[in-house]
Amino acid sequence: MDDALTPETDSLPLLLLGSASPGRRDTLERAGLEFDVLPADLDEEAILARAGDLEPVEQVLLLAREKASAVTAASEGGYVVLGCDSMLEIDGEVVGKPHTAEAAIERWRSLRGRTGVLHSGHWIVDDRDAEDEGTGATFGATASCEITFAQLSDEEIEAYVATGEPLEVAGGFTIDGRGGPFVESVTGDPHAVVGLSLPLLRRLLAEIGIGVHELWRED
Ligand SMILES: Nc1nc2c(ncn2[C@H]2C[C@H](O)[C@@H](COP(=O)(O)OP(=O)(O)OP(=O)(O)O)O2)c(=O)[nH]1
Repeated sequence: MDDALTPETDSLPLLLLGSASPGRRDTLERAGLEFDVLPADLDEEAILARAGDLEPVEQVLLLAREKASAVTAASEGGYVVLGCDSMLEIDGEVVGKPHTAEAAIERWRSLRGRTGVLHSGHWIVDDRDAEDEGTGATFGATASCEITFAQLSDEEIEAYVATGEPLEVAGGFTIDGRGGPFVESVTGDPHAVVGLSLPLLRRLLAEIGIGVHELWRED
């Protein structure tokens, strides 16, 4: 993990994004939010193995909670910490990142023309000090989107996988990158597909008395 961080001394309740995800970071930046970043470095497979048989929604919520907890411990306190995790569920099977071109090609051959559900878990740890109205609360929720994939040709699959983009994203696709043409429809909050649901974040922050507008940067 990077060196421990501490929030600015100003009054803004500074959000700490416990994620290495460029998509999540870009989502918060485009929404005008001020935040710090401190990725968690966890063995996600080991955590899930220890947890036993969980539903996909439970898996992403558990990993989001573990990430938020680890990042809270690594910072020097005073933040509202957000951990997230995303996975694609298709035919009852949970799929994460393909990691290899072969796996991505095989993934797309099974995805094309079909509908899956992208689950994104979100977990908040309110680690603000008491004088900053910190509540010590720790809680989360999952946002799920139904995704229908286009009927890609083998040539399109090979061309998309050759870009490298699908290899390190949940499900092996993006809606806001080169994968955009291959996603026919999304139900629910599209930000949740990228990995961080902004309306859900607004509701979670409201639980601890923070208006999302209070986190806006002064551009
Ligand atoms: N930009 C973009 N990224 C996506 C999309 N779908 C999935 N992703 C990315 C977001 C996350 O970086 C990644 C999901 O994997 P994880 O939830 O394990 O997060 P990741 O390992 O990237 O970072 P983290 O564990 O939070 O440090 O896939 C999309 O449609 N657009």
